[in-house]
Formats: sequence, C-alpha cells, structure tokens
Amino acid sequence: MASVSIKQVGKTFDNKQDNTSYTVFEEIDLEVKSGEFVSLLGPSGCGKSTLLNIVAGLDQASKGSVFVGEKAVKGPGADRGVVFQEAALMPWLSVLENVVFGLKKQYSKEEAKERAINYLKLVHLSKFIDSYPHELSGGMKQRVAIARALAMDPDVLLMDEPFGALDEQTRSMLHKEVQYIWEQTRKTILFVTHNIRESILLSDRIVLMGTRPGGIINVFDVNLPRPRKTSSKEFALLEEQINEQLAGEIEKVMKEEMGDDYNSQKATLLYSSHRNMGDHI
Ligand SMILES: Nc1ncnc2c1ncn2[C@@H]1O[C@H](COP(=O)(O)OP(=O)(O)OP(=O)(O)O)[C@@H](O)[C@H]1O
Repeated sequence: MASVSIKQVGKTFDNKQDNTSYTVFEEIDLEVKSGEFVSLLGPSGCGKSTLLNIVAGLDQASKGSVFVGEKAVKGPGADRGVVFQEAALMPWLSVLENVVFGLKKQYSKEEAKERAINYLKLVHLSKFIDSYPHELSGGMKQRVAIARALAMDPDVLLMDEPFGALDEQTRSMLHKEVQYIWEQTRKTILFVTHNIRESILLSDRIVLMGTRPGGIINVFDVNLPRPRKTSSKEFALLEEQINEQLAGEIEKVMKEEMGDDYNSQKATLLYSSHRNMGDHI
C-alpha cells in the first residue's frame, strides 16, 4: 500500500497546429492516504481524467510532481493499476489468459495462472475463466479488467469512470463488488466519476473539481458507516450539498459555452430535478 501525493500539479495542452494552448488546471495539491478511497468528481472537461492519467504516468504534468509513496512518478509503473471505462480485453484470449497476460514477465507460468485464478475468484468470475470476452456482459468485462489490474498487485488502483458505460443494475452490483474488493485488499484507490451517488457510496473523501479555472473547489469527507444506504437522511443531505455546489459549476460552464444563448430558467429546468446528475455532467 502507498499514498499518492499530488504536488502543485498543473497541466496545459499545447496545440501546435494553431499555436494555442489550453490550461486545464494550474495547480492541484492532493494527498491520498495509504488505503484511502478518494473520488474525483466534477463537470465534464474539468480535468478529472487528465489528473488521473498524470498519476498513472500516461500523461505528463506541465508543472509539479506526483509521488507514489516516496517514489516520483516518471511514467507508467507496476505500482499503479489502471481500470478505464472500456475494459479493453484482448478478444482472442480467454478470461484467464487476459489476466495471465500481464503476469508472464514477473511470474512463472504456474504461478501466473494460480494468481489469475485467485483474482478472478475475488471478482466472482471463477465459472467464466475459459470464456471469451464476446461471451461476457459489460459488467463481467469490467470485473475482468479489475482482476487484471489487481493481479499485478499494485499499491494504487486508478479507476476512470469504470462503470460509466453500464446500466444502473449492473453498476449497483459492481459498487458492492468494489467495496468488497477494497475491504479485502485495502488498496489506495483514486476513482473518477461524474456520479454523485457513486462517489458517496464508495469514497472516504470526495474531491470536487471545477473548471475555468480548473482545480479543486471543495473536499467532502464521507463520514458514513459502510455499507451505505442511499435512503439514509445523512446520505441525502450530503448529496444535496454536493449537488448544489456542482450545479453552480455546471451553470458556469454552460453560460460560457452558450454565451447569449444561455437561458438560466431552461438550464434550471433541465438540471435541478435530477439529484443524480451523473448523466448530465
Ligand atoms: N490530448 C489533449 N489535447 C488537448 N486537450 C485535451 C487533451 N486531453 C484533454 N484535453 C482537454 O482538457 C480538458 C479536460 O479533459 P478531461 O478529459 O481530463 O476532463 P474530464 O473532467 O475527465 O471530463 P469528462 O468527465 O467529460 O471525461 C478538456 O477541455 C479536454 O478537451
């Protein structure tokens, strides 16, 4: 297990074609403690994925640095496992072979197989180890992707909207699964979502990001006992609080994007009746 320290990280994308640049965020400071589950929540385009990719070493910060434990992030590494919205499994390999694939360098054939089977057990896919990706549902594919990441025994699990493309029931089942996995493994988890409920259900802390200028606008501690009930009064209260702040951010973005076409009444109608703003941001 290891902590993640994001220190004064800024990111600017340069567009060489027209010599312009776009600063996503100027300076982000965030400390994710060892074993902590932290969600990044915010409107579309605020830079959640960009920040996660920088921590993953898939993208480079324009300034600042990221540490996993004591080690500075210089690129992708086995200490960080990443799960994306799409499972990206190799279709010509079975479920077992997909998980074994990344383990071949580090482990003997037998060890890799045993390890893969254990992690597929953890995500409750023992019965499907010989199936091929096209025979699996979207939720099952994501469970394979999670097993594949965990089998490498990373210190940190980075998840970028892992359930964003799934239906509500499957998503809800996978929430339970992730909580179970987190309790079993106590990995440090950084989780990108635009779903308020999902973030309250799963996280110890929710980092709310804003846009233009991008950055952290608030951090919410979720001091609710697990497993969390969406029907509880405390849950609803926190949801309302986050919703209010997020709605303000979204309105700001819409105003900028629409300019004179922006109609605040219309926007309020569109957004305010949805507590779970997941589909709208
Ligand atoms: N490679 C790139 N080149 C130029 N701009 C980029 C690049 N990647 C991302 N951006 C821009 O950076 C901003 C942040 O993008 P990012 O995908 O991190 O946001 P996000 O909060 O994850 O959004 P979403 O919830 O829609 O996935 C966006 O305005 C996006 O257009």
